[in-house]
Amino acid sequence: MQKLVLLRHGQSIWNQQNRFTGWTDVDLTAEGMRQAGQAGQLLRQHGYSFDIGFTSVLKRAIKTLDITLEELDLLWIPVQKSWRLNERFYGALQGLNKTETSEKYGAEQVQQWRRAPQAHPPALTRADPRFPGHDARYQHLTARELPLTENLSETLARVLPFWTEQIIPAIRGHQKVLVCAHGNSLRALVQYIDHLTDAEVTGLDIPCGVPLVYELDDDLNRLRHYYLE
Ligand SMILES: O=C(O)[C@H](O)COP(=O)(O)O
Repeated sequence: MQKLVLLRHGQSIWNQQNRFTGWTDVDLTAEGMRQAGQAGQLLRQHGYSFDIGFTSVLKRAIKTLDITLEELDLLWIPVQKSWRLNERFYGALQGLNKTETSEKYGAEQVQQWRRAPQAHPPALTRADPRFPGHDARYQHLTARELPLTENLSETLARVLPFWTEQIIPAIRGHQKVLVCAHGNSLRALVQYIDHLTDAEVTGLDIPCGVPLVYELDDDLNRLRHYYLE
């Protein structure tokens, strides 16, 4: 049996301000840093250790992973960062307040954009300053890989190559893996690992800063999963 731990970053400034974030690179709040430290303490108390960490190219996840690893005295282990673990790209919603957006478009529409796997938030244009093509960290992406908007299925489609080519080989090599990512990139991954239907993933929420442990058999099928308390 092997264990894999998934961790959503701690509270970010835009989580606190209730704004759509997506690929916007906002920092953790003091509470977010505390949650990350607490995740590390929990993992330590339960005897967890890791050989490799995986995270996105967004500082709320990178810092959460760092703080967690610091609590475990594991800042020295290799960490691989990839845009493929980034949050779902929220298109033209990025930066908007979620409550104000519900008042404007209706709560049902906003809930669809947030949770329904096939719903596309309104798209950005390439001229928009929020388009990731303007950001140095995404210069190596192809035009097709640079999103204007993304639904959860598209998020899963870009997470999966990283899962199968980087994370799965590490687990198969008996490395103990910690993945620190985002609410929706993790929802997409959980949909895949747990074979959830679109209806099931619609009701799935992943809390900030709480380690989610997967126990896997030798064929890497899920045996069970649970949040660490
Ligand atoms: O990108 C965001 O706004 C959040 O990280 C997740 O948003 P959600 O709760 O609307 O999925």
